Amino acid sequence: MVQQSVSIIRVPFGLGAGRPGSENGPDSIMKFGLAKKLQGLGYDVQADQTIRLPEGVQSPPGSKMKHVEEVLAVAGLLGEAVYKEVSGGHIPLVLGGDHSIAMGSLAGLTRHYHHLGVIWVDAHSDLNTETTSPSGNMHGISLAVGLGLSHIKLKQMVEGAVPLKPENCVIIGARDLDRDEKALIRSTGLTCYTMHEIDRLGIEKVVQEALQIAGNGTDGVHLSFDIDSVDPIEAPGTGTPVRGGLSYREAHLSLELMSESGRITSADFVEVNPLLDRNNQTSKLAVELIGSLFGSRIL
Ligand SMILES: NC(=[NH2+])NCCC[C@H](N)C(=O)O
Ligand SMILES: [Mn+2]
Ligand SMILES: [Mn+2]
Repeated sequence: MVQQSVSIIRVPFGLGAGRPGSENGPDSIMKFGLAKKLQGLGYDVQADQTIRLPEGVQSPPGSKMKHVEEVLAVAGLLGEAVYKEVSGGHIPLVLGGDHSIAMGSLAGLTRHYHHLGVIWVDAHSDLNTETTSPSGNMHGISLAVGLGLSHIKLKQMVEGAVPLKPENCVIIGARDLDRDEKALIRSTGLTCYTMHEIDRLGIEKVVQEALQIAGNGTDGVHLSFDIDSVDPIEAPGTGTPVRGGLSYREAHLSLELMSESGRITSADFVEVNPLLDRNNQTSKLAVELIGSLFGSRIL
């Protein structure tokens, strides 16, 4: 059997968030033994790539959305790197950074997979646009950009990138949606399992359905995992915590089921903010959760 190969890409970028600190996420996650963990699970691990904001890129002051130029520059570089890894047969594992970097992952991935399914695990839906955003923070618009609903397009970041189809996109864990995001979910027909549905159906059923939806007719499935999906009791180190989130076991079980399905072809883990963390609890949790996605089991 050919050994599966994972390419870890660090993106120490936090300007898409409203508060600093998520730029320290990648190094913190690595420090708690991610590469060793994946090697222990039998993967060939490449961990030497870091995408940095090029010097001199700076958005002009005074526009509603903050740091657009910086976000686009990082997304372009990340997109190229992700494209290179997937087209070379490696599994890209992108460590953020704030969730705006997912635009780069999606741009690179959709150049390779023309029918990409996406599972977006998040307390939020990140479906604002530059028109509806209440905060001006770019991490709140990344899924909308992926779906082609913003003036900002994936193909500006990577040539040949294409928008996602709402029928293959699923949000899991939502509990803090802005008014216009709710309207968009209804009108686009993308599937959103809020915490209410998770409470009622159980996380197992939700994740199985999500895998069906994201996998239906697609040639790849990307997991974009925002650590704020997990309850702040377990994951306090994040910039926009919202109570009532996934329990420790619900989070792990989600990733175990995704692993078992064999359908996930790439992943982002974002919004770990070591400055806001308690005893590095959130970074350590991220390492564990990534382990579950890559096949770590209790027994
Ligand atoms: N990736 C995140 N943590 N996003 C939080 C977004 C919060 C809010 N909906 C906004 O647009 O600003
Ligand atoms: Mn998010
Ligand atoms: Mn979030």
